[in-house]
Amino acid sequence: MKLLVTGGAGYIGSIVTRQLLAAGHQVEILDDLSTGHRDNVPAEVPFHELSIHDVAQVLTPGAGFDGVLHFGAKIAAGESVVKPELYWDVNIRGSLALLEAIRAAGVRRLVFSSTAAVYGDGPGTDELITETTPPAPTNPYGSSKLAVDMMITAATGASDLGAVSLRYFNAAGASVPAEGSSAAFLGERHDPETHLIPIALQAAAGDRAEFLLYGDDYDTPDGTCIRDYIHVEDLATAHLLALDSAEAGTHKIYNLGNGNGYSNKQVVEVVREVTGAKLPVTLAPRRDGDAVVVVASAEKARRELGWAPAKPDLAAIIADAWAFYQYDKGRS
Ligand SMILES: NC(=O)c1ccc[n+]([C@@H]2O[C@H](COP(=O)([O-])OP(=O)(O)OC[C@H]3O[C@@H](n4cnc5c(N)ncnc54)[C@H](O)[C@@H]3O)[C@@H](O)[C@H]2O)c1
Ligand SMILES: O=c1ccn([C@@H]2O[C@H](COP(=O)(O)OP(=O)(O)O[C@H]3O[C@H](CO)[C@@H](O)[C@H](O)[C@H]3O)[C@@H](O)[C@H]2O)c(=O)[nH]1
Repeated sequence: MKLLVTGGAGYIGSIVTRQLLAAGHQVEILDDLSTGHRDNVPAEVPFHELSIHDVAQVLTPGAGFDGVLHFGAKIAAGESVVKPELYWDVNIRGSLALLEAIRAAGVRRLVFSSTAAVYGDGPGTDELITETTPPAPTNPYGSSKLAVDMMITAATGASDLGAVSLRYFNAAGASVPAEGSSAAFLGERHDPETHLIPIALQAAAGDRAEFLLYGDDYDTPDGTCIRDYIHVEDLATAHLLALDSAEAGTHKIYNLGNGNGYSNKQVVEVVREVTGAKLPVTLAPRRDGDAVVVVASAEKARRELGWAPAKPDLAAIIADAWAFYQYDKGRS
């Protein structure tokens, strides 16, 4: 298929692009490089340095795209509490521009990066979050993604578009090239970084004075928030399955996670084990907008898409992130 990947210069989009190319698809990338990196775009991939708001310049009726994978977005839950307008503008207005262009160009397939953040706290500690768990976002980021999911449902009801929303739980890890391979090492390098694992790795490497732990008085066994970490390459494989499963006039929604919850304190402990570093931790106030327990049931993706994560072990996920961190530090 000929595919447009928005946000393809970013962390997850670049790793999905690698798998799409390996599967024989033809890919073009649109990205404004606001958080992405030009060197994440493979040399053979046409690159459009544009905002998602201007996607109609690329996704024209004559361009012949069979599908779009839409990663381009603002992604930080904490920032969204402070700057909600930015999230409405990029995530909602930007996705509306994309849906309009998709309709005008007659594109038939869409895979959208939705998120666990649409569920907020979900049902609580004991139950996993399924796709029928009522959405209840706790921050504007999650609300903006839920709004886009609703827009997509309406778009598929009004046209021949076949869409799949993938609700990722917490993406982590890196795409590590096989020994002797000339493939690029691809991983997470947000600036500023907001995510738990890369920040903990920075602190473990001595590149950050301390790790700030946002709150230890939540209603969880050790008082810290709980998340479900999923390897970015496992996320990527789901996109190829989703693309193939898109059905005209239908919007399918799938959770993607491992179903294992780790508290922030447990993650810090695994980072210490993997890196061998002491990793100083300082307790800080709760971060506004944080959900407490966010753990997936991905049974529906396993059943309907045939998806099966290959690297569910948290230590293995963190080891890949650590390998990428050291590689990236070495080249800069
Ligand atoms: N990282 C996670 O844990 C996680 C979890 C759930 C969902 N998601 C979703 O996955 C997608 C990718 O996330 P990521 O972690 O790779 O983040 P990222 O910041 O690395 O990638 C986002 C990309 O979108 C681009 N972008 C941002 N605003 C744009 C605009 N206005 N026009 C064009 N391009 C724009 C950025 O430059 C970047 O390359 C996002 O939609 C995010 O909401 C991420
Ligand atoms: O320096 C830090 C960074 C994070 N945390 C905590 O770690 C947990 C995870 O935070 P983070 O890594 O920022 O991820 P989330 O806020 O869970 O959001 C991520 O995961 C969501 C899906 O669950 C995605 O939609 C978002 O894009 C992505 O940012 C939260 O309790 C944070 O308060 C800290 O204690 N210290």
